[in-house]
Formats: sequence, structure tokens, C-alpha cells
Amino acid sequence: MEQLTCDLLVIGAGSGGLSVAAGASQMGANVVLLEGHKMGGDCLNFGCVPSKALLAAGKAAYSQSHASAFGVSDQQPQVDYGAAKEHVQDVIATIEPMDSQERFEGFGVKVLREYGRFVSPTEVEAGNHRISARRVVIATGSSPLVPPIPGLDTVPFETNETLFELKEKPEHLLIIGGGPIGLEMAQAHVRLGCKVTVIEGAKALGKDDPELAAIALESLRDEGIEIVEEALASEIRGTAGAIEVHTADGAIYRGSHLLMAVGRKANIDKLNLEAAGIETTRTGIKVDDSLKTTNSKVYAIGDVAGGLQFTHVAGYHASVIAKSALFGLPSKAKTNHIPWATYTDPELAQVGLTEAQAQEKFGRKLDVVRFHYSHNDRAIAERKTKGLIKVMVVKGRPVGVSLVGHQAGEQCALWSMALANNMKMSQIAAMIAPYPTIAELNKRAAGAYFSPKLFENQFVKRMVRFVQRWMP
Ligand SMILES: Cc1cc2nc3c(=O)[nH]c(=O)nc-3n(C[C@H](O)[C@H](O)[C@H](O)COP(=O)(O)OP(=O)(O)OC[C@H]3O[C@@H](n4cnc5c(N)ncnc54)[C@H](O)[C@@H]3O)c2cc1C
Ligand SMILES: NC(=O)c1ccc[n+]([C@@H]2O[C@H](COP(=O)([O-])OP(=O)(O)OC[C@H]3O[C@@H](n4cnc5c(N)ncnc54)[C@H](O)[C@@H]3O)[C@@H](O)[C@H]2O)c1
Repeated sequence: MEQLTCDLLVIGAGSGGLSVAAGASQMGANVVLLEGHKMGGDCLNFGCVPSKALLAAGKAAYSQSHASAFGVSDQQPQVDYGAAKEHVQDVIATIEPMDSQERFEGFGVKVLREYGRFVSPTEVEAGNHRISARRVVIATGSSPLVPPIPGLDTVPFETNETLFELKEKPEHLLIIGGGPIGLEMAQAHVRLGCKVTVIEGAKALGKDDPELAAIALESLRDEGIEIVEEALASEIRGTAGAIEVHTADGAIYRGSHLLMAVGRKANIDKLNLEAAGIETTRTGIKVDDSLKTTNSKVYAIGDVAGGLQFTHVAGYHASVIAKSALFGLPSKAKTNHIPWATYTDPELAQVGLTEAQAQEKFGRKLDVVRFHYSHNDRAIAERKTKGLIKVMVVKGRPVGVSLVGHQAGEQCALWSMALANNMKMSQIAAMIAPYPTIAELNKRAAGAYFSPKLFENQFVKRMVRFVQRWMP
């Protein structure tokens, strides 16, 4: 067994682990990085990147069949599903060098392509190496949750780890789970010419504001996706190509392929956490505000930390712990400014509190302002008028923003900045967006907060009349 010592041992080379390793090594730390499977982790290989690439293929097909509104005749798209999957793999291959072993070795990181397991509070074994580290970062991510639904083990099914390799076009894709994975993949597939049924046990897009989720769901249903809610999958039957999902209410849904998209489970099984005195929760590794585990020399970041599970959260976590692991400075992770977006068309995005959460926290102090895409000139020109921005405001400052519509994910970034810096609505209103852009929505939403105060205010009216009387 080869003995290694380092300042920082990073376990897992996904979004979180790579960000820590790149930053720490370039700032002078001696870093060892372990990866048991693919460099780049879920996001690059089985998550964000392939899902957005497949959505882009679906969008290309959809625009062919929906061109007549622009004076261009509709065409029935000729979809080569296998070629669409080759496009997905090509996109992954284009991004891959950024996450490659060679690139990280170029930063001076020692990369070992092995799974790691703790053997003591500060030592980890990986293959024939025993690594002793001053600080350890667990960034092992999550895997698709496969619940023990009776019969599931008797039929072939896809998860996000297999779907992007599937080359045969599903005639009828059944998707269990109406969260972001289920609905993004539902729209990509319906646009590529598959029949799609989404079976959701509770409410589809249930983590988002229901008013805005309803707008997204209406569009998805209009495109032909069957979305059944309050339908808990309770039994699976059938054979390859002829699969049945039975739900608790007695209904049966039949299709050719099945995708399981019912959430995630933290990757902790291989880590032997007991040897390091690291405790877990129902959703992942137990961490405090500074992302330290119950072993003060070990941090957990990204999906495995069991909170919000997004690539940008893993990246943010990396920056939070870099401060404390490298410089010994106090550093805490906040959540109030973390956005998320579901990249269906229309997109659905959220940062900070939803209306219901803000109402519960602030009661009568809360103002909610809305602005509809149908009043945005660019949205009208692009025929993307279905959408809404809703801003929750307390004492002149935004505490949450929900968006549904064209580029909602892009627009959300501005509000994350506003929340991160505790900005006022007046500062958003002072921004000038180029005309005509979707971004004008943000300024108009801020304006909508001030308009009743300015336009329906008797004092303002009297003041203007008074000044006008005396003005030369
Ligand atoms: C279909 C899908 C679409 C998604 N789309 C988006 C999106 O659009 N935007 C977004 O922000 N997020 C998206 N996500 C979520 C995003 O992929 C994750 O939040 C992100 O990848 C988490 O990063 P991570 O570093 O925590 O874990 P991962 O990226 O999963 O990396 C963990 C790595 O650790 C390795 N590992 C595990 N155990 C060990 C061990 N014991 N030793 C060594 N290595 C180990 C794994 O092999 C893996 O490579 C999506 C997820 C899915 C599944
Ligand atoms: N655009 C993005 O940023 C993006 C895209 C995809 C995934 N992700 C990340 O991946 C995570 C996982 O996504 P997900 O969609 O798998 O999980 P999710 O937890 O968001 O949704 C899973 C859904 O499955 C339902 N469900 C569970 N068991 C069921 C059953 N037996 N029958 C019917 N329905 C059942 C749940 O009610 C829930 O609505 C997300 O929370 C997110 O963090 C992000």
C-alpha cells in the first residue's frame, strides 16, 4: 500500500469536487482528488449537460413544426432519435476536457481513479493508496433513487444514468416522477416524436410556486404530454416493450419504455463513514452552516450534503469551504440567494422565498408584485407571451422571486444578485435594460412595485400640481 499525505483530499470529481480541487491547487495547496467513475460526475455525464442537449434537440424539432405563426410553413420534423443521442454525446465530449484528469494534473492535483473509503478520521484508502490529509472534502454526489416498487425489478427501466445512451426511440415513454428530471425529459421526448405519460404521486413540479408551475404544466399538456397527478406508482408489470405501471388509485398506464425519475439518494455507501465519526441524516451527510460534518476536519458539499441539489450549489459550496479549509477563516453557506430553474419551455425559475413561504414569514408586511410576459415587446415579437414574474417584497427589498416563461432561468440570475446583496427594489428599477429584451421584465416588475405608490398617491398628485404652479 502506497502512503500519501496532502493538505486537502477531495473525494469525488463532479461539480463540487472539481471546483474545490481547481481552486485549492491553484492557490498553492497540495491536493489529492479521488474519482471512482467518470471525471465530471453527474452534471457532465448523466445530468445537466445531456439533459439540456436533448432538450435542445427537441426544441429544434418543435420549431420546424411550429413555424407557421412566423410566416414559415410548418414541417413535420424527420427525427433520428439515435442521431439526437449522438448530438448529446458530442456535447458531452466538447465540454469533457474542462473536467479531464489531464487538466487537473496540469494544476498539480494528484488524481487517483479509485473509490475512497475512510479508515480513520483523517485517512482514506483508495485502491492501493492510503491517503492522510489535513482536511477532507466529501463531494460524492447522488444517484437515482430506485424505490422498492413491487415488480420494478422484473422489467427493464431507464434512469438518468442510462437514458442518454438509449439509441432506440421509445414509442411510448412512461415516466414515474413529475419533478424537474421527469418533466424536462418528458418535453424532450414528446418533441422528438414519442408518446409520453408522466405519473406523479403528488403534485407535478411540486417544489415550485403552484401558480407558476400550473402555467408550465398547461404548456406541457398542450404539447401532448399526459401528466397524471396524485397517482402513486404502486406496482410495475410487463416485459421489455410492453410495460404497465399500476397506481394506488387502481389505474393502469401502458407504454413501451419506463424512466424512473423519483428523486435522488446520497452516495455514501462506499465511504465507511463510521470509521471517521461522520453522521448522516435521512437525505445525506449531516453538516453545519459551514458545511463541516460531525468530524470537524471533514467537509461535505454538493448533492451528498443533502440540501439543494444543483450544480451551481455544489460550486457555491466549494467556494464556501475553500475559505475555511485553505485560510482557516470562518465561512458559512447561505441559501436565501440560491436560484434554481427547470428548463422546460416555458422555463420555471425560483430564487429566495415563494409567495407562500414569504406570506408565512412576513404576513401583512409582504407585498407581491406581478408582471406578465404579454406586456413585454420582445416576448410579443418572439411569440413567447405566456409567462409571469412575481416578486415578493418586504420593506422595499425583494425576498423572493418566481418566474415562468421564456428565459426565466436567465432572468433569475439578476434577482440572485439582488438577494445576495440585500438590494432594494429602487436599485432594480434604476437599472436600464436594452430595448427590446426579456430582461426589461425585471425593471418593469420593480416599476410595478412603485407605480401604486406614485400614481395612486394623492400627496404626490398635490405636490406635482403645487410645483407646476410655481415652476417658471
Ligand atoms: C438528469 C439531471 C439533470 C440535471 N440538471 C441540472 C441542471 O440543469 N442544473 C443544475 O444546476 N443541476 C442539475 N442537476 C443536478 C446536478 O447534476 C447535481 O446537483 C450535481 O452534479 C452535483 O454535483 P456533486 O459534485 O455534488 O456530485 P456529482 O456531480 O454527482 O459528482 C460526484 C462524483 O463522486 C464520485 N464518487 C462517488 N462516490 C465516490 C467515492 N467513494 N470515491 C470516489 N469518488 C466517488 C462519483 O462517481 C461522481 O463522479 C441535474 C441532475 C440530473 C440527474
Ligand atoms: N433544471 C435543473 O436544475 C434540474 C433538472 C433535473 C434535476 N435536477 C436536480 O435533480 C433532483 C432530482 O430530480 P427528480 O425530478 O428526480 O426529483 P424530485 O424529487 O424533484 O421529483 C420526484 C417526483 O417523483 C414523485 N414520486 C416519488 N415516488 C413516486 C411514485 N412511487 N409514484 C409517482 N411519483 C412518485 C415525487 O412526488 C416527486 O414529485 C432535483 O431535485 C434537482 O435538484 C435539477
